[in-house]
Amino acid sequence: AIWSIVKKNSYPQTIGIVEPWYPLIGNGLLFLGQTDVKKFQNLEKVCSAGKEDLFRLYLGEKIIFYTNDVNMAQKIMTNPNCMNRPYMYDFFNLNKGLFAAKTHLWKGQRKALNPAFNMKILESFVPIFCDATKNMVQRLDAIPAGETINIMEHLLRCTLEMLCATTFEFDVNDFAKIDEMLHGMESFFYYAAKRMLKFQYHLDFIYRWTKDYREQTSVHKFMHTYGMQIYNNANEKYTKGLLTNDQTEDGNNEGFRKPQLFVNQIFSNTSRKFTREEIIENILTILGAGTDTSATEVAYVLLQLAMYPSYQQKVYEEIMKVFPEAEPHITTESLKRLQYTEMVMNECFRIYPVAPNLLRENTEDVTLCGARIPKGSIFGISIYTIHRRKDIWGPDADRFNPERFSPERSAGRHPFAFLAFSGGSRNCLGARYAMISMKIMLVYLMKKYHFKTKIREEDLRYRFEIILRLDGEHLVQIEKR
Ligand code: HEM
Repeated sequence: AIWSIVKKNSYPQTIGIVEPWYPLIGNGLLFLGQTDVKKFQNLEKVCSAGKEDLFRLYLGEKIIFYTNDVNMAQKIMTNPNCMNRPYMYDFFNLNKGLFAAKTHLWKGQRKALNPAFNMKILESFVPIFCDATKNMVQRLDAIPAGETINIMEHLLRCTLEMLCATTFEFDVNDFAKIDEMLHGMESFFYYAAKRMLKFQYHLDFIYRWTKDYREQTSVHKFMHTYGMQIYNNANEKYTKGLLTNDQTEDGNNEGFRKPQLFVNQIFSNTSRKFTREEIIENILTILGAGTDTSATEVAYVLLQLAMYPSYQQKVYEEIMKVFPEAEPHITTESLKRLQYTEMVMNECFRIYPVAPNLLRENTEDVTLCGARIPKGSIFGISIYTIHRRKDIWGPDADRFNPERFSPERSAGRHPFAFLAFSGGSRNCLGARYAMISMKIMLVYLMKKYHFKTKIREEDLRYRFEIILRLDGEHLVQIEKR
């Protein structure tokens, strides 16, 4: 207890401390024994109340240097010495994959994988995105008009289908274990988040005795076995020289003749040789980082449009103007013309950032707010709070208003005020992939259906997780247009 107090007083006043604080448990009372909704609310409350640019949140003895300030966020997220993942990211069990990898591994992997989703490659994915969306629409068509459905279930299956097809040419519709796989995707973030806030579970020898450990291990085993099968298939093709990717573009230099599958790109990468484990963990990382996130964001957009019919009408009209045909001819270029739809999407990502909190670790000492912060410290960036700051977004920051993202109002905004896809060189690798695939989902869904909901914005509550999880379901009614 004395050591706790000494440690607490070893930082200057410029780095405030979250209250109530107690020796040994720190700010643990904000989370221990609380429901997931209360955990989210408590964290959000302390983050919005943080008056200093940087303040300390104590999980037991562990300090997280939190910020809700855009300049501080920029300083941390662009500092090459703050690119590491803290030990809590080991809870994902995928630390040889890009998302959770420590800096020494991450640097080379990221450099090699940055071109994996360039614009030409994304263009080659458009037909896959369209097919997966059409399959979803077919399933929705079978639902009686006016029936209340959880749209998230349908979107998750659709994004999984997209990710599987573009990552390793796999049609999930042929897969008997699709439910296990969907469960695997949702579990990716669930168990890691649960363990993060139960700091007694940070110790492996305690966690190993828990039910969560057994469940997480079983899901991980299932996914890992699956990742191994994908690896073996690709490896066989690779060794026989049968990889299906075009390594060259077609004669007109207009793009690739075939979709450039992620697994094949890793195998044939010339700038870095990936080990077997790295390939498997990156396949699972891309699936994990891409499915639930994109599905959740589209679910929020649809819910929001269902709550605000006038915005839904404007999005519909724009989509019909750009794609009047019954079977839209979609390209990455034509999607750029959906400017109002993009404003609506961005405004939804602002209010509902799928990653409400990010963590980073410094690999060298850094000086911030006049204090030397030793290497190995943890930084937290509260994106949820930054996105709702009244001094940046105006007094109505809590309200939905897509006009905030009009070109005029966006001009001159701080580059770290909007962090839906994070910032700096460790930002989201799949941001453009996500935007294109999500827009395609909206095109087909809006053209075909009118969305309604009984949910009101003021009733929305969130659960503490790595991703912004609605407490309850994204319940909507769909009516054919
Ligand atoms: C709406 C959809 C998405 C959102 C909002 C989103 C958001 C994010 C955020 C905020 C991060 C940074 C995490 C951090 O700094 O700690 C991230 C990382 C990442 N995302 Fe996304 N993401 C989305 C979709 C995707 C998709 C579709 C893919 C893949 C196709 C993807 C792949 C990744 C990867 C690999 C990383 C780790 C990057 C690294 O550590 O270098 N994401 N994403």
